[in-house]
Amino acid sequence: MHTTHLTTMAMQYQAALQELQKAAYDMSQRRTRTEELVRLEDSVGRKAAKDILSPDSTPAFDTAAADGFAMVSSATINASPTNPIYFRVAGTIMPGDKPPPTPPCRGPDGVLQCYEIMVGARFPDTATEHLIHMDACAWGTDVREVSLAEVPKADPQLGNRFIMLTKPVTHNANRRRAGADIGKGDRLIRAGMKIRSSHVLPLASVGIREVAVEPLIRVGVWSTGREIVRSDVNGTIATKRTDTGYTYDADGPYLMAALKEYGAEPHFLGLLPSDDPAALEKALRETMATDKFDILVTTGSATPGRSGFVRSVVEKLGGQLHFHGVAMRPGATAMFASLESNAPNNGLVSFFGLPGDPCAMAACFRFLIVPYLQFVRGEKLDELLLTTLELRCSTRLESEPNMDAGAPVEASMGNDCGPLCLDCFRHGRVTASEDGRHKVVRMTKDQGPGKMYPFIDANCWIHLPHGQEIVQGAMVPCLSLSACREEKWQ
Ligand SMILES: Nc1nc2c(c(=O)[nH]1)N[C@H]1C(S)=C(S)[C@@H](COP(=O)(O)OP(=O)(O)OC[C@H]3O[C@@H](n4cnc5c(N)ncnc54)[C@H](O)[C@@H]3O)O[C@H]1N2
Ligand code: MOO
Repeated sequence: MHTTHLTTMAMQYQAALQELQKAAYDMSQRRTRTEELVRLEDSVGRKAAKDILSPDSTPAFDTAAADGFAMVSSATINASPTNPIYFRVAGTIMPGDKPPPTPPCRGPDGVLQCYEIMVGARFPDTATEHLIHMDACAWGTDVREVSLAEVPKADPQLGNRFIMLTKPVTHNANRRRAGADIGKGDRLIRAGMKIRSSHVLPLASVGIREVAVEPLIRVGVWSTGREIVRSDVNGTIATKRTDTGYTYDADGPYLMAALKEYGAEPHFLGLLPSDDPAALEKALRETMATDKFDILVTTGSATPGRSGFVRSVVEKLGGQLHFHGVAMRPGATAMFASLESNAPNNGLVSFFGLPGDPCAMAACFRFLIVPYLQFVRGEKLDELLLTTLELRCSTRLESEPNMDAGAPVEASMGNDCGPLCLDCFRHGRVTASEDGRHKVVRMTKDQGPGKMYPFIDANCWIHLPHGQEIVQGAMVPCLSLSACREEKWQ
């Protein structure tokens, strides 16, 4: 087992990112799951695995765009209050009704004929050569129902419902043409496009119920630590340690939430004791055989020596170690390896051994796992917001008066060599400058690998790249704490 102090063998953060990128490439080359069918309503936020073409056209046939009367518009050209035009109403067409037999535009008595029609109902079919077809729909409010007596030469045997029009109806008025909205074969979604709820409407309108999306990256997570407790975990590899336990599992729930927020499919696999390498070995072997995960993550037991056995178990299982120890703080003990799956598809499984300290674990998530997910998915890395650093504490919460607000802060968290040789990650609050012209960031108070309050107070991680002196007014890159776009800088 390794006992070297990690900072002496640690890999620089940028180099660790390159290792992640290489491993992500290998993994994406070996991925055999290329698509997954999901219900249309569950596809929001997922990426289309291939182009989605419309299987149908919409509207499927000509329909009315208003409640009114389908008629031959050319017959109304001269309609006016002094020259009213009369129509017999041959029937009513409701949405879903079969089209009526094509009616002649005049009855045997010479009276013009129309159909009452409701919005969305099918227009009477286009007439054959000797019949002029009903092309337009007059608004119901533009006509007046009249009695038989008012209609010249009307034969009561042929029907007794009539309307009168006193202004012309334009050609094709209020008529939705078949296929005018979406045509059969039209490309609705390009492969790789993220499906949004607004896409669901047109997709559903052409009868699509399921879509092929890119499979999510499946991540299995174990929390290790004999002191870690949670009340909601059972199962073969989960151990509930109420006797010696006293620390609530914060890492497991955080990773479940954050992985989901960043578009992965997380599964909590249980608690593992921190003093039993055999338990991790068994859990890893069993899990690898299932072929259910692309990434496996442990939290805790990451430090070489002491109870830090994670690395030795991974190596025992033939894992290829990419790094263990990154020149970053927090997160210095992070480990990353690849394991060959012995499951039928023989893929690669990536393994992250993260430190147990919640803040360190969260920094590893944001600065190692999120980039890795993005590399595997072929996405751009998150854009950094370059912000002016103010070396004063931010207030705890905007509404709460805070004695320390405005007090100077240290960039370093303590017993390390500081930002000159390490990439440091600190909690901060990005706000608009007083003149509103640019963004400024202040560090939150009380930071430390085991401190949780900054996760409530802060809206960003400040990345202090190694070699950069931390001075008032320095331009520092910031990354949002959360993937929720609307919450990014609040
Ligand atoms: N000899 C050395 N000691 C340490 C080194 C080193 O390089 N050499 N590195 C330090 C650094 S940096 C960190 S960070 C920690 C990481 O330690 P471990 O990953 O081995 O973590 P644990 O001992 O398992 O836990 C540390 C701390 O976090 C709490 N914890 C663990 N899991 C959870 C959880 N799921 N939810 C909430 N809290 C959790 C745990 O109770 C401990 O308090 O090592 C330094 N030491
Ligand atoms: O680097 Mo540790 O991960 O100090 O917090």
